[in-house]
Amino acid sequence: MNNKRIAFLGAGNMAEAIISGFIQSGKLAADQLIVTNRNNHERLDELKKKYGIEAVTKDQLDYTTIDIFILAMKPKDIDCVLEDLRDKITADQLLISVLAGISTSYMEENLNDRQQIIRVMPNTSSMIQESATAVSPGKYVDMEQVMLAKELMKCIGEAYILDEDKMDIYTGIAGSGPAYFYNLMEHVEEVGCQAGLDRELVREIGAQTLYGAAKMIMEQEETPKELRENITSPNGTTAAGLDALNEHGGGMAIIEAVKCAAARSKALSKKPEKKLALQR
Ligand SMILES: NC(=O)C1=CN([C@@H]2O[C@H](COP(=O)(O)OP(=O)(O)OC[C@H]3O[C@@H](n4cnc5c(N)ncnc54)[C@H](O)[C@@H]3O)[C@@H](O)[C@H]2O)C=CC1
Ligand SMILES: O=C(O)[C@@H]1CCC=N1
Repeated sequence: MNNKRIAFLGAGNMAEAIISGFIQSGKLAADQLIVTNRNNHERLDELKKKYGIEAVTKDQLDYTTIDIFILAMKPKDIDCVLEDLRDKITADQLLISVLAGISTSYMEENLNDRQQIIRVMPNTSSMIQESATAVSPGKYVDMEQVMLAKELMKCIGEAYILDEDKMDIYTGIAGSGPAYFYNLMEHVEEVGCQAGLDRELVREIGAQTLYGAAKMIMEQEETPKELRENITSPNGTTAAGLDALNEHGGGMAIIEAVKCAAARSKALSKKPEKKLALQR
């Protein structure tokens, strides 16, 4: 891993979160990383300054010097990128895609014969090395590359090898997941403020409560159900709160959120038969 040159195609939120996690891990040096975008020089300068990495536009990149490309643009931009990459890379250069919905088979069909591709789904907690990242190998990738990709993803948190047919639901749970908890916290903050608590204080209290609950799930043997029951005294405050939560569709709302995010991931997917017009 420490002799690989890694180029990010895309310099947005997700690229930055991964770069930040990589650097913090201490397992990758800044001079191994290069970030690119189409032509937003201001953003490139910002990342260069913040992380000490190389930052160039995609047309300035020397593609032949790169071992691993991390695709980090929006799914809608994938076709342009594949067309662009086809003539610039070889099949043994590894592509790691973070794009929601875009299948390895679609990318394989539209790149070199037997292109090494791995699809991953991290989340923005990569920024602090706390992502939960799925890793799904493409058809032509060898085990050594899969292990390398997993090791890379472990620099930004936990990593799990997953069959690609589970990627949509994984995206609904873990890729989008932090947003549900942030949204929950926005509401907690609001109700706390309405009751007269200081906003900064209620934010801290809410976050500590969420963090403590997550840590309990990870460190104690009890299931979430048992942990919930341990807090819930008959006729007590928690029972009153949970009753209201359920009356207002709390549990169902989370189920629907995950299902809808997964459905959106599926809808973003492109089928291999949709080969690009410029395919050689
Ligand atoms: N934001 C998130 O929480 C997560 C995002 N993802 C995936 O990560 C990808 C990026 O998402 P964000 O960073 O949020 O988007 P963003 O909009 O912040 O960043 C996209 C970047 O791609 C660049 N770009 C566009 N076309 C390009 C090209 N042809 N060559 C090089 N760079 C190009 C843009 O200039 C921009 O820097 C998406 O595909 C998304 O599905 C995956 C997991 C979590
Ligand atoms: O909202 C999105 O489409 C991306 C994918 C997972 C998280 N953010």
